[in-house]
Amino acid sequence: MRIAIIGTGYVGLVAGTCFADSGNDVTCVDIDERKIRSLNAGEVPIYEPGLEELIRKNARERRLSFSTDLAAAVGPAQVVFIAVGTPESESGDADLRYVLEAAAQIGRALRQYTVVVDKSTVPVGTADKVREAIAQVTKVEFDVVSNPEFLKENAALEDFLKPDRVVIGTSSERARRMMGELYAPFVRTENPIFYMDTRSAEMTKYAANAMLATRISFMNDVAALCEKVGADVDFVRKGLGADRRIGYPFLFPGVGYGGSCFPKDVKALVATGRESGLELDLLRAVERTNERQKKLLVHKALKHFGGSLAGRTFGVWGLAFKPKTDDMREAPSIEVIEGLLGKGAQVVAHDPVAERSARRYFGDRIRYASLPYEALEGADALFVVTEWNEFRHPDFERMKALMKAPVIFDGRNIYDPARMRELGFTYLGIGRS
Ligand SMILES: NC(=O)C1=CN([C@@H]2O[C@H](COP(=O)(O)OP(=O)(O)OC[C@H]3O[C@@H](n4cnc5c(N)ncnc54)[C@H](O)[C@@H]3O)[C@@H](O)[C@H]2O)C=CC1
Ligand SMILES: O=C(O)[C@H]1O[C@H](OP(=O)(O)OP(=O)(O)OC[C@H]2O[C@@H](n3ccc(=O)[nH]c3=O)[C@H](O)[C@@H]2O)[C@H](O)[C@@H](O)[C@@H]1O
Repeated sequence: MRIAIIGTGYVGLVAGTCFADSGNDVTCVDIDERKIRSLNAGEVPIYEPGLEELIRKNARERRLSFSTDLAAAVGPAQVVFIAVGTPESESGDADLRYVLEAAAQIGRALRQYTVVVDKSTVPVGTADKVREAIAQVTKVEFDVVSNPEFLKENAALEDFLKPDRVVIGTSSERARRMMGELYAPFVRTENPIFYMDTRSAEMTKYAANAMLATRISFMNDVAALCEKVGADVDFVRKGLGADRRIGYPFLFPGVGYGGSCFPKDVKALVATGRESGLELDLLRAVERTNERQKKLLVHKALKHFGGSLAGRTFGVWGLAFKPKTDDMREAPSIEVIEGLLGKGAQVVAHDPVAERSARRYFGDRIRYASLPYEALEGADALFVVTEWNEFRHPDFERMKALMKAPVIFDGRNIYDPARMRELGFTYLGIGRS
């Protein structure tokens, strides 16, 4: 099939590459000329394991190209995906500006029957707005489909190529057939494509993210209580997850959830509720817990250092919002580092890949260490903020020798408290005493 993808960010680039890899002819479009120029030069603007190789392979075999010319890409396409950003607006709901602009541009470029697919995360009812925006500017026949995306950054290819499920919202039999054909190479189990109406598809996406965020905040609340009553949340997590009705995924307490989606999508769902006259109290509490959690490490540090951090130097391991990505959007490290700087401390941070993105947030207000141990020289304490694998088994003796004091604030519970104490560290994790 001939496909155009509008918006070449995390989702558009991954979807476009995976569709090309299953034999389709794909053009990824973006308004950001620099991004398209660098993709055409073989450089991938984001860090996502395995993506660069797959892009190169499909570009070399001429199934995948990149362009700023939306009309030229949309004209001959049978399926056009909208994968532009839907950031948070000032009132907390999703800003649909980019989606509706893209829809109008697509409408003007249509040449024959086309399936226009909304892949961006959008509030219930947006498919109708997209349909209107297109219908206003064209007489060509088209259908609008809602096809939310569930991939996770750092496992994006795996998630896209082997999805737990594909959700397709449409009332058109013709569009349903084409979408089924397009996704057939990625679905191997019995029922992984769920066909439904557009509103239910749009809602499914928000409900999924809100449920996952709820699990995390729930565990962060359990962790806070564990600390108060002298339990260890890591034992509790294991005991909970073994119940098949609960399951293990997304039960890790930590420094709060970040990233480009959970924070904005929980807010957007609360806003949708409010617009419909419904206060979603549970989700508001999920957000409140997350805000508290992002501040937790700095509170622990203040308590440990007797109320003042002024003049102290801290090492930070991990800047990205999660491991194996360079994405800093809503990363908990921002709140932790701003909190430390705000209290007059100095910060030396190391992240295996996110330094360049982090510079956009912190500039020269912190120092960047190119190796983990460099962040520890003369440090009053280490903050573990992102659980990169390379931080799991460091040389603890070397760390002690480098640090001014052997103190670790472990925001991801990657170390064993008893062993850390044996090794002579003061260890402060999340939800364990
Ligand atoms: N990042 C993720 O892991 C996931 C994101 N989503 C959703 O997918 C959507 C896209 O997210 P990301 O890929 O992270 O966004 P992104 O910000 O990385 O990329 C969006 C791209 O769209 C481009 N764009 C905006 N207007 C355009 C137009 N009119 N024509 C062409 N290009 C245009 C921007 O220049 C940008 O490069 C959002 O709604 C997000 O909530 C869904 C699942 C996973
Ligand atoms: O809509 C989206 O954009 C995507 O949002 C999340 O994916 P992502 O944000 O890439 O990353 P996650 O692995 O979900 O992690 C999000 C945040 O939660 C935190 N987290 C995750 C799991 C956990 O147990 N505990 C925890 O604190 C992570 O550290 C991270 O800060 C969802 O997992 C995807 O299914 C969804 O498609």
